[in-house]
Order: sequence, then structure tokens, then C-alpha cells
Amino acid sequence: MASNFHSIPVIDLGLAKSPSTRPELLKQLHHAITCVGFLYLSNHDVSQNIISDLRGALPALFALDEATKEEVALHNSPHFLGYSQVGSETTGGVEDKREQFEFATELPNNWREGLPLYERLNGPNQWPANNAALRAIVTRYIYELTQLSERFLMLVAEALSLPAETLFPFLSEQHRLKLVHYPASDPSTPIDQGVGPHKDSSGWWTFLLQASPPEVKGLQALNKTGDWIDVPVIEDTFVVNIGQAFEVVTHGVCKATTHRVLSGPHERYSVPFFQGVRGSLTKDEALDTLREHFAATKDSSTEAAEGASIDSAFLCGRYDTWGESQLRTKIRSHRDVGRKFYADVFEKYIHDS
Ligand SMILES: O=C(O)CCC(=O)C(=O)O
Ligand SMILES: [Fe+2]
Repeated sequence: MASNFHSIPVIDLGLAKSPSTRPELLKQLHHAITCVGFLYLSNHDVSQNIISDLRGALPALFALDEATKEEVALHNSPHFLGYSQVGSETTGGVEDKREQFEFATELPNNWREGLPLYERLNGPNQWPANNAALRAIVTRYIYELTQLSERFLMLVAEALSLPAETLFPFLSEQHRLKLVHYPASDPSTPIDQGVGPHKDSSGWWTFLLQASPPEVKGLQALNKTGDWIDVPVIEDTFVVNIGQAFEVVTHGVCKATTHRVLSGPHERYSVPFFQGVRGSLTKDEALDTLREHFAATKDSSTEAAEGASIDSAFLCGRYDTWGESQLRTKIRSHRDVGRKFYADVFEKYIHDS
């Protein structure tokens, strides 16, 4: 049975390099992914230059005037890529107090009538005009994080006593990246919902850069007894956590831990990278592929009630494919885009819970 947690472990990727330290790394990683579902990655080898370029670009990007942001608005994009303003997204039915630019691995829009609707999530980015530097930084960052996430996945497989490549066939070619700004909360409502309690539904694993100084708090993870555990900034690390599809494939041995962001007196920047899951993955395939491997270790522990009530369509098996579950989540979070581009399924996805 998985034990509880009261802090988030730090995993030093540098330990992977030597045969004498690798077993210790795998032991720590096993604990982190089976008992916590959240970890920090240090010594990750992503270049400091690209990280500081990205951090440096955020304040000016979010300071652009509303008209310029509107030119790349997410509501123009059937792929849910672009800018969304504070209040346009809801989690658990409550407005999130954050604005964000969403990007992804650059792909053409190949969707046409007859193909599964979720294929339409793939498509080109909307890049702010006259900002070639941002495009270069984001493109390079997505590339570097794709590499890191694949390297990490091999270690996860090893920690779970699986062949190194086992977890790759579940990946999609599209990974998503959000640049997020949480404005400082209003003194009259000192603590706001930055983003409400959720389990990540955009990817296989999430790699988060907390891009504000350490005194800026906000991110919290829910432990098994229902306490919110702070996930403070640790410089030069990424916060890594498990997505819903990974929980299904591991039969709950690795859980998608519920988390949230509280807005406080300081503005906050963060950059989550969501390693993409193949849209055609069905719940049956997800469960069958590693069923025997995980049968022996299957976890029967219960999570805190607040986490168990989180909406998670793929976990519940409400829709057959990962792609459809993801499209449903996107439409529910960004209803303006749903109404505009997915009118035929809009009502079904909004009212199915
Ligand atoms: O901003 C953060 O620290 C976390 C954001 C998050 O959990 C998400 O966008 O899924
Ligand atoms: Fe999240």
C-alpha cells in the first residue's frame, strides 16, 4: 500500500551517470513515482541559457497590450493554441485567475471530415507578431524538454523494472507547453484560485518550470490524507508529476496526484510542459499492455476524498480514446472554442457528468 507524503522528493538525475550511484537513483525514483506522484528533477542537463531566455521573455510577453494578445487569441484556434485571458478558463466549475499562451510541437493541420475529431487538436501555433525571438526560444525549449522527458521516461521504466523503451509507444508527436501568468491577487480577496484542484489531463508526464523567485509560492499537491503540501520553488529544478493516462497504464501504481495553484500577493510565472499521449490510445489498450506486470503490485490505497472527486474522463472510461477524453477536457475548459469549432459535440461533452 502506498504511503503518505509530507514533502516533495528531489531526484538528482546526475546519479544516473555512474553505475555506482544509479541503483540509488532508481530506488528514490521508485518511491517518488509510487508514493508521491510529484518530484523535483535536479541536474537535468537542460541548458541554463534556454531556461533563462524563456524566463526573461515572460514579463514583456504578458505586458503586451490586449489588442496584440487578442491577435493570437486561443478562441481563433481549433487546436486550442494561443492566448487566453484571465477568467476564460474554469477548473471544477470555478474561474481560474491566470492568463496563458499555449504552444505545442509545431504540426500542420491535417484534420478533415471523416478523421477522428481529436486529430484536430494537432495544428500550427499562433505566434505573436514581430517577436521572432520568442518563437526561437519556445521552439528550442520544447525541443529540449522533449529530450529530457524521453530520457526521464527510460529511467521511470527502469525504476518500474520494465525494459527501457516500454513507455514510448504511448507517446504522441505533439507535446504542449503553456506560458502562464498568475496576476497578484486583489487585497480584498487575498487568496484566489490560480488554477483549481485537478489531475493533469494534457499529458503522459508534466515537467513544470516555476519561473518566479523562491519567495513566490502557490503550487500545492494533495497528499493521501487530504492535506495540501507546498511545492515551493527550488532553483534549477523542474517539478515533475504524473498525468491521468499514466495512472491508467500503471493500474494505479503511479497515481496522477491532485494539485492546485493559489494566487497570493505576488504575481507568479510558470511554464508547464505536457509530454503528449497518442490520441488513438484506448482505455482497453492502456489497461491491457502492462496488466500482468502490474498485477502483483496493484495499489489498493484510497486517495483523499477531495482528489477522488476530481473530474477525469479517461480514468472513468467515459470515452473510449485518450484523444476524445482530451478534446472533451479542452472543450469544457474553453467553452468559447468548443462552441465555435466543435458545435456538434459541444452539448454532449458539457452535459455528460
Ligand atoms: O502553474 C503551476 O505551477 C501549475 C500549473 C498546472 O498545474 C497546470 O497548468 O496543469
Ligand atoms: Fe496541473
